[in-house]
Order: sequence, then structure tokens, then C-alpha cells
Amino acid sequence: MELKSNHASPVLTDPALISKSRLGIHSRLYPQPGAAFSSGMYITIPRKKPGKFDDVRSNDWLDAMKSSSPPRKKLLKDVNIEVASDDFDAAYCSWMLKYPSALRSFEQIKNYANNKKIVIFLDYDGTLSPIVDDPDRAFMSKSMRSAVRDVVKYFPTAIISGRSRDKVYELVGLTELYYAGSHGMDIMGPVTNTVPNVSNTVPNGHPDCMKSTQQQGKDVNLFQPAREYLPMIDEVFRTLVENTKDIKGAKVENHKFCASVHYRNVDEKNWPTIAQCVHDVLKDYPRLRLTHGRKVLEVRPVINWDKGKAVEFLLESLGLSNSDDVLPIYIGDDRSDEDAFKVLREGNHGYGILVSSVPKETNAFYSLRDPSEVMVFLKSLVRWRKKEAAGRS
Ligand SMILES: O=P(O)(O)OC[C@H]1O[C@H](O[C@H]2O[C@H](CO)[C@@H](O)[C@H](O)[C@H]2O)[C@H](O)[C@@H](O)[C@@H]1O
Repeated sequence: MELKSNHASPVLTDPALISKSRLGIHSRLYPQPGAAFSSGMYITIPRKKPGKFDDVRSNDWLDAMKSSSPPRKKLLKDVNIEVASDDFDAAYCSWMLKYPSALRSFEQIKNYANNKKIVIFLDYDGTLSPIVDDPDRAFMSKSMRSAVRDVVKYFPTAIISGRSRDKVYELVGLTELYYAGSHGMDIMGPVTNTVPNVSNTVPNGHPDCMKSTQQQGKDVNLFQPAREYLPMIDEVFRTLVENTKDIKGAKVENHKFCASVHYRNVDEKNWPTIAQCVHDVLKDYPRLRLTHGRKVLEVRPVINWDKGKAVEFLLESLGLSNSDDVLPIYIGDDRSDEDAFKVLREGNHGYGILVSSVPKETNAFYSLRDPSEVMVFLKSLVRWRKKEAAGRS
């Protein structure tokens, strides 16, 4: 792990990104100019060149695994500095000069958002629910659910998660918002009649986009750009379950268009074993790639689609893209959320807010420490919008 020296404070660089680039398994794929859309009506999702997998011991998989979601104490040991807790707090405060707290900057955000239509995008794990050892018990608190329910009353809102869409819907339990599961590869969005005329538009007529009716009778659009990978993911999931069954603490989840291999509860001495196991399985699937999340290895299709693309897709579906009157706000804690932060930053359109209690490199603009601060921020947005609405009437 490296310390980035041109920062005002020690900021952990992400060995996962370094290792992924060496292995050719970048979290952001290579868009092929001109290939993204074959016509005004259809997009072609470009396939990235398959990555080459080396032996895990000779590459940085393990570094990446060790650095993902480190506990505070471990983090200090990893960077090899004897830092007292006070010093760590100082480092965090210093980092916050670059990524200010969205709570302390609320006035500034409000001023910028004034008269704009705010669209809220929320990640789930680590953002709406705290990180816990058992992924099946990552529940959202009642107060968080109520805060999100209020947000939905005032702002178009979508949850974009690495989990399957069904699972995240089950955990959130609110019907009034949009859901994107499998890192954005399974989107349930609004039905729109928008005629596509810009390169990032995905029309209703796209073969991966289908009209469907929700249980509540509402018409929605389902967009699943990795549909063809369904059987492959299912097969890989079953193989991963079988091959990791003797590794104590390992857990594999099937998220329909991607799969997760958790090692949070695996003894660190067995991390090379689990890494090797995933590596050996993926060797036979050049159309799949691997990304690193918080103590989780994520197996995904090699397509140019991620949470950033999902944000663009949803904004377009809502008829809210390319407008100066729209302010998208994306709140997330993980590496996969960086794709969305990057879209907002590069488009100079909206704010990414990173949820982190440790300094991290990010494409976000603002920060929040943990899900409890996320809740305060969401409530503040609602309070402000309510007051504004009352003032107008
Ligand atoms: O995009 P997200 O909604 O943040 O989903 C990313 C991963 O979240 C879950 O794993 C993470 O949270 C678990 C529960 O707190 C934790 O035990 C695990 O270590 C974290 O990585 C989910 O289980 C994964 O499948 C998602 O990929």
C-alpha cells in the first residue's frame, strides 16, 4: 500500500486499482469510440478484451484483498506508520479539506441546488445499512427506511446496488423508487417515450429493455444488458460454491448477473486459498472479470456497463439528463460507486458523496462518515425542500 505524497494528508491509494490494471481487469472498461451505438435505436455493449489471470501469488490480488475495507487499526499497521488515534483523526480532517463533509457543506449544496431538480442515487451496503459480518443480516434501520421514504416524496430516487435487484428490494422494502441490481446490470426504471438522440441514450426499443408490470400494477422498464450471461453466472456461482465449500467462513452469493465471493469471515491465512480458488475458476471464463469490493471478490460479465452507466440510463429514462436544472446526487461507499462518481464529476453534473470513515482516493466531491451521517443528510434535504415548498404556498 502506498501513501500518496501530493495530498495534504496521508491518503491510501488503492492497490486493487493497480493490481487490476496489471491484470487487465479494470473496474472501468474500455469504451470503444463509435462502437457504443450501432444505430439511433440500438446500443451494442462492447465487450472488453478478456483479462489474463496470473497466479494469485505473483500478482496483487492479495494486496487488494488486504486493503479492502480495513479496520482502522489494521489500516494504520498496513501503511507502516505509528499513528496515534489523534493523528489519525488529524489525517481524516485534513482529507476532509479535499472532500468536505456534505453535512458541513449543506448550505453550499443548498445554494447550488436552489431551483434545481434534485435526483437521488443511493448505494445500499455501507451507505443505507452498516457493514456487518453476515451479508444476509445487513438490514436497514427503521429510521433509515423512513428517511428514504421521505426522500422519495420530494425527489426522484433510485437505489443502485451490487446485490440482485430482488434482494435489495426485499431489504429496502419501499415501492416508490427505482432499483438497479447487479451493479446496474438489472434496472427497473420508469417507462419513457424519450426518442434517443444522444450517444448515452438507451431507447425502449433496445432488445435488452422490456416493458413490465410491477406487482403494484405500475408499468416499468426493465433493462438487463447482461442477459446473455445469466446461465454463465449461474454455472460459475455453482462452481464457486462447490470449490470454496471447505474454506471456513467463505460465502458465495448469486446476484443474477454477477456473483460475490465473501472472505470477511475467512481467516486471513486462508485468503491466498480463496483467491487461488476464484482465480482458477475464472481462468475458464474469459468473458467474466473480477473486481474488488469490501472484503468481497465480485465476478462480473465483461461488458461496458457499471453503476455510472446505470446513473446515465436512469437520468435519461426520467427525462432528466443534459439539463442544467437537474442536480444528481449519488451517495456510496465502495469502489463500484466510483464509476458513478466519475460520471458525475466528468460530466460536471451533480455531486458524488463518498461514505467513508477513513481517508480514501475518490472521484466524489463530498464525504460522509457512515450511514448515520447519510441519514442526517437525507433528512436535511427533505427538511429544506419541505420548507421551500411551504414558502411557495
Ligand atoms: O453495491 P452495494 O449495495 O454496496 O453492494 C456491494 C456488496 O455488498 C454486500 O457486501 C458488503 O456488505 C456485507 C454486509 O454488510 C458485508 O458482510 C460484506 O463484507 C461487504 O462486502 C453484498 O453482500 C455483496 O454481494 C455486494 O457485492
